[in-house]
Amino acid sequence: MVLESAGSQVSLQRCADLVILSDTPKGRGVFATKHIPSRTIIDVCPVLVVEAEADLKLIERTCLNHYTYNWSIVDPKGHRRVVQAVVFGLGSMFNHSREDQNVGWERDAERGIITYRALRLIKAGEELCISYGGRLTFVDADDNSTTYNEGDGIEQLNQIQLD
Ligand SMILES: C[S@@+](CC[C@H](N)C(=O)[O-])C[C@H]1O[C@@H](n2cnc3c(N)ncnc32)[C@H](O)[C@@H]1O
Repeated sequence: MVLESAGSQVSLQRCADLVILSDTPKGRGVFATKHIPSRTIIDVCPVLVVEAEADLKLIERTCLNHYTYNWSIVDPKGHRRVVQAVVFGLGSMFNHSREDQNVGWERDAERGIITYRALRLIKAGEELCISYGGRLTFVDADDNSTTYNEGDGIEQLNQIQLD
């Protein structure tokens, strides 16, 4: 098939050397089956930006609340707002590591995608983790001293900080 509007295409790419393991201390997680060199693209994930207040309140009351990302937008009046984004693909499967995250992301708001890359060499058997930011709403399995933080309104809406 010949695609005519190549300018609006998003090339997809996912590292093949990955599995999802269940029953880890963090629930399901993404693990490397082979060494993954630094800077390797791990996944290119499309996002669904959720802006409507009614939808945001609904998300807050569902299990989706544990998966959405903060997403900063500028509304038609020029005001910056933080709304939520549902990230499809592995972007919703990465667990949090405060001190040893090995995956970073780059957000392309215009094209509605996030590209995840290896921040360093990831060894076979290692879990791929991102950082959710400083304030978590769950007990961090890596840190026995962390206590549950109910957060303020913003944090309760999401768990993953993009900015
Ligand atoms: C975006 S999901 C990640 C995938 C999730 N583990 C699953 O099984 O679907 C975020 C949830 O994973 C869990 N999680 C992520 N990082 C964690 C960590 N460092 N310690 C404990 N649980 C974690 C928390 O339950 C959190 O709400």
